[in-house]
Amino acid sequence: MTLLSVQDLVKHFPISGASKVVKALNGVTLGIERGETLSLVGESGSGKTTVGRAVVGLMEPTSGEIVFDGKPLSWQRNIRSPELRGRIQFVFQEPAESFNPREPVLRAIMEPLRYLAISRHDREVRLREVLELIRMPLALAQRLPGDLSPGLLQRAAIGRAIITRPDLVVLDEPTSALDPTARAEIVDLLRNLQRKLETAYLFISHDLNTVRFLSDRICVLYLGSVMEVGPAAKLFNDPRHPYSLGLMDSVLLPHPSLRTAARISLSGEIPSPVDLPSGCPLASRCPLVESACTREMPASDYPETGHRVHCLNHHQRANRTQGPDQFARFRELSDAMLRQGLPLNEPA
Ligand SMILES: Nc1ncnc2c1ncn2[C@@H]1O[C@H](COP(=O)(O)OP(=O)(O)OP(=O)(O)O)[C@@H](O)[C@H]1O
Repeated sequence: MTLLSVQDLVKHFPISGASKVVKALNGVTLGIERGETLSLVGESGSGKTTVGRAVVGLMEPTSGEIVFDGKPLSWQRNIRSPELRGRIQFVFQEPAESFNPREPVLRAIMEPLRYLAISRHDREVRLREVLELIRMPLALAQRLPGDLSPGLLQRAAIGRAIITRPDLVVLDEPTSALDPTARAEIVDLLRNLQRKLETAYLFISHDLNTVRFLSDRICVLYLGSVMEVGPAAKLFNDPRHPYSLGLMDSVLLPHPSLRTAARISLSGEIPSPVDLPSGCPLASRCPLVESACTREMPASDYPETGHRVHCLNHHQRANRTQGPDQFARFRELSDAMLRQGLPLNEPA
């Protein structure tokens, strides 16, 4: 059975003193299986953190449903219950901000155990287990957060998240505040922990290189809508949505300045989440746009294979069995799209 199912999630943030709202999520549907990693990727403002916060009960959605282990989560009724807090844990970007600077790290690691009815002895056993899993000596855990490097603190935050043996951990940009060495260590740790504990991860990240190492499946968000979701290998090797193509290609370009330029070249004007156009939110930036794209948000293609592509153009073309190779055409158009923003003197 699917561990977590998010159905048609909508979140509109009111703007104080105005009648309009920020449309952060506009009908997000995704699922996470037991023990797998689903990565949420997309540009800044696409709604990744808002999905994560809704799943851990830190933000009440405007509408939609979140079903965890077969039971609907209700913000009013059960999402903040001790049982669910133990089963769904989270790790945020800034390790230093999630620790009390005046308390030993150890106390913070043990804090979620208060959601569980276990004896003092068992708490001690759990702590020792977790310290071993995160490879942190007790003496280090007894120090204050300010004595630990960001990498060590993030390890402690991961220890705190797994101490209740959760089924799901939401990781929101857990490596982006770290230097490359610490980042690699955290990625390695997360992979090892998942192998041992079979915990599922909802991994939120801008960093597609890290995403590539950790993901079983990837969900691409843009302006609060799912563009494409499918197996990681599929998304990296053969993405189908023009937006995924641009995003994935940007990470494959070798030159750092090209990488940045590639991401920027996806733009045109990004619509405001306050005044979203009807239809596909990418329409104003998409090289494949057709008039129908501005009228409706396309239903998904290939749902039976676990691969969904919300692109009307692609959907129509997929139904025509003959014709030129679709991927080649998308690729060609994407290349053109990527080139748009590049200065002429950059190496191609
Ligand atoms: N509390 C809030 N009040 C108003 N608008 C908000 C609030 N939180 C988020 N938003 C808006 O919702 C949209 C989605 O934000 P969110 O933080 O989920 O995106 P994100 O993809 O995680 O971005 P980033 O990668 O920069 O963290 C953005 O337009 C953001 O400005």
